[in-house]
Amino acid sequence: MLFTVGWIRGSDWSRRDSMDNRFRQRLFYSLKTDPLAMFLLAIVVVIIVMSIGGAWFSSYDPVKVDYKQALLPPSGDHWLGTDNFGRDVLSRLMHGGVASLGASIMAVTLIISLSLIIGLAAGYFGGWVDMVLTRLMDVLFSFPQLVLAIALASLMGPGLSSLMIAVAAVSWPSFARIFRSYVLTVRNEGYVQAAKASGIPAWKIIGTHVLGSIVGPILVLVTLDIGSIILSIASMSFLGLGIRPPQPEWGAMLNEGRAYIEEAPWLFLAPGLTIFLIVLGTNYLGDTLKDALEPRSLNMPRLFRSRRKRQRNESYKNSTQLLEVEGLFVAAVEGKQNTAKPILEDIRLELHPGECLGLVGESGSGKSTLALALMGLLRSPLEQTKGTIRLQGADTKDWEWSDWRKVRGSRIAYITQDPMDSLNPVLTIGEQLRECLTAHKKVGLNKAALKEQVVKLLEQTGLPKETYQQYPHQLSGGMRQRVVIAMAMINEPQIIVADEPTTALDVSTQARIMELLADLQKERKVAMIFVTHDLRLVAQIADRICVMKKGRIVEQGDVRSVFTDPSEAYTRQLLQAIPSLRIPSHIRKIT
Ligand SMILES: Nc1ncnc2c1ncn2[C@@H]1O[C@H](COP(=O)(O)OP(=O)(O)OP(=O)(O)O)[C@@H](O)[C@H]1O
Repeated sequence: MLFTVGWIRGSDWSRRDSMDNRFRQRLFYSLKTDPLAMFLLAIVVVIIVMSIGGAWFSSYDPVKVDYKQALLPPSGDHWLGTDNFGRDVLSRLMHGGVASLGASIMAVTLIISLSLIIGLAAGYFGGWVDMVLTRLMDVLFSFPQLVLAIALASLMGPGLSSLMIAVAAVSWPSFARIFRSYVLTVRNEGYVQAAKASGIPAWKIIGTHVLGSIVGPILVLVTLDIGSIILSIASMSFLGLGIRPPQPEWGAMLNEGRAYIEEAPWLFLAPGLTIFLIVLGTNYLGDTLKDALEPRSLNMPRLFRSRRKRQRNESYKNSTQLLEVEGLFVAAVEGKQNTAKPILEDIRLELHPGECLGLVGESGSGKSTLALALMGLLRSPLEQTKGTIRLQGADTKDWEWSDWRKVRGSRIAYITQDPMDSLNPVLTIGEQLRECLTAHKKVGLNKAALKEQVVKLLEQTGLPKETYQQYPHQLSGGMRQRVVIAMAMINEPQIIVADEPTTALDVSTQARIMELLADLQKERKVAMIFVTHDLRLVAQIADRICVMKKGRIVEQGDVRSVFTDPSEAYTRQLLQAIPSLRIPSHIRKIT
């Protein structure tokens, strides 16, 4: 437990807006909806305030000996009793808090500063700098940390400063290794490459682009691990390496109380419980902070989170429409005043079994936002402000993440624009498809049966069975998109939302993927929402069409009538914008 470092997914942190207003709102929401977090926050605040204000709150001298008052049990005069020297335990606890918490905060500051400098340098510069620094970390890792810290503290002599230095000296490598891995991820991001290409000096790139992206995880690590640092300081003080007596410190008080555990248990319990509560509080609050930085987890059920009783409509009916959207409004809620910028307005559409609905419109018209809303994947600051989305008759208004999780993949599946976004580079295609399958069908399938099912589907999507063993980077763009289509089809959903599935492909691959989608859709009688800005693709695949402009559906109808007799000027403009295949005369002459 000593000197451990919390684990956080690196990719989730590379967001520049992690400390903005939205983060504060999410943090406030997390605290508000989690009574245990509020309770522990209150306890942590009380302990800190009592420690800082010990001199004002307590009328007893924490070091003055009075044998006549020795070992008095808790009473109105001495709320937590007295120790073997007749000193008030509460007063010692409050004064000891300054030493314990102060030393822990100083140690964390030292650890973070050191590990940041080393982690940033190793991750950003790579090469020999990285090699030397990581070898140094490896050497330090090869020693048992507590033993090394005790040895260092003993060498420096007892006292809080040597304790802090010893704890920092053995703890920084775990943090530096995590920071290095964040930096390795961020270093290859497009914006860092762009900054390098613009000739910005390395120190400036590290200070703004790299550090700015990892400030979130640093904060969470600090909150999560301050508890274990407090414990380390207390444990070493307990061993007599900390503050010199008679000055109070929690770990030292615990050690002193040990001898009287039967006679005067309050001597042991008071510092023990204080350490327990502060460690529990900081750990739990660190977790809450992590949730606030990771908005997806807010929708997930959490221990002790108060849940409003909701009337959830999960009953799927034999509705004639698979999907019905009525008066849907989506807005981007941002800023201190929570101003709502409308993104989608009064969207009404329906999807019948087996049909293909084309969703077209210029860039920024709201197609992808609508597709995400249909999957329950809207993320802050985007919010559904009004309207209903009914999935096979079930109203999704009050659905939580877990409700959506059950239907995603099994009833409604999603195909993204860029197949690389959907595929994990370190897992084989077979593993990824098996994972999708087992997410919804947990019983009755052994590994061989799963493989057989996956290989069959790969072949149906025009991929050789060897693809099962291959990694995404070993496939062409078209093959990857076929895998993503197989992934969407694997649990036989009734609806597929395909968001510009051919955008990242060349024209001939695009045509083959379109054929595959059309064939699978007809064979499996799946209904599809096909999002695109390319009207030619819609003409090829869709039965009906919705034309979007500035967040609204401006025209809706069957493909033939919209193409031959558009009622909206905007649709006419889109149709006129379809490029013709006429070859310019000067090129014709050459050819
Ligand atoms: N997270 C967000 N925060 C604020 N505004 C957003 C966010 N996501 C999208 N928008 C805005 O919503 C509008 C619609 O964007 P959307 O991506 O849905 O358009 P689109 O039609 O899919 O465009 P494209 O074809 O280029 O992908 C845009 O004006 C965009 O700026």
